[in-house]
Amino acid sequence: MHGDTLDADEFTAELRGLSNRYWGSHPFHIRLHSGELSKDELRLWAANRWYYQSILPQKDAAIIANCPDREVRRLWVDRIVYHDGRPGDEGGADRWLRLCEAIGLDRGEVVDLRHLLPGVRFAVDAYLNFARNRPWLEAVASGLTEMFSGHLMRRRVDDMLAAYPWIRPADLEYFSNRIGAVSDEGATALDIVVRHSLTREQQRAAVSALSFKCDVLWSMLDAIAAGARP
Ligand SMILES: O=C(O)c1cc(C(=O)O)c2c(n1)C(=O)C(=O)c1cc(C(=O)O)[nH]c1-2
Repeated sequence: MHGDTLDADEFTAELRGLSNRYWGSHPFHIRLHSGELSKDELRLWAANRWYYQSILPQKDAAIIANCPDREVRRLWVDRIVYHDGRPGDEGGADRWLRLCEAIGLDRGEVVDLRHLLPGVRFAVDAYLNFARNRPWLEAVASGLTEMFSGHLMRRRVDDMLAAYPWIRPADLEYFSNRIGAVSDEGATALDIVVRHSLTREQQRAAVSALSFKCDVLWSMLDAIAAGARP
């Protein structure tokens, strides 16, 4: 390390310092967790979040396409398979659609995006375009919100089961299956970002990538909150 470059602990602390900008504290998530959402609001949330879920494999494929490092590509490719699944093995995307069905949506109306709000489309497209157009290391750093999400998802499963008695544990399998995976992925991504950010400039770029991603997620919920009718 040279000049004003932070050491691994300092850099990690700077990244983790963005946790207060994470969507866990967004008012819409607070309402979701406390059981205040109507069925229509829950449906709008699930149908719009589908768009986020659906672009993740393309986002991860863009990272792989832009990354010359074989080691990183080997670590990254599992994410695509996780969401898309493979023959005989349901993926995260299908688990999300099962959640949509459990709360009263048809698969067709979710997949054809008829409920997609313009603000959510803009935010999610911005995330995908970021991964396509920025250096691969910044795109990896933008995914570090996963560091903050394990705790939130664990709470989400408990809170939703307590707050919405008509939702069964099997309906929330997307989250229960994801909790372990997301924590592992967050740790892997953090390790890659710390090891490959060798200059202060790269470290700053990683922090702003993560900040950008916090804005993406926050904007999604802003749009959903504005579009929802109690
Ligand atoms: O439920 C959540 O709060 C939450 C948050 C995030 C996140 O922080 O980006 C992801 C997920 N879930 C998730 O399920 C997921 O697969 C995922 C992938 C990514 C990413 O940026 O690559 N974030 C997230």
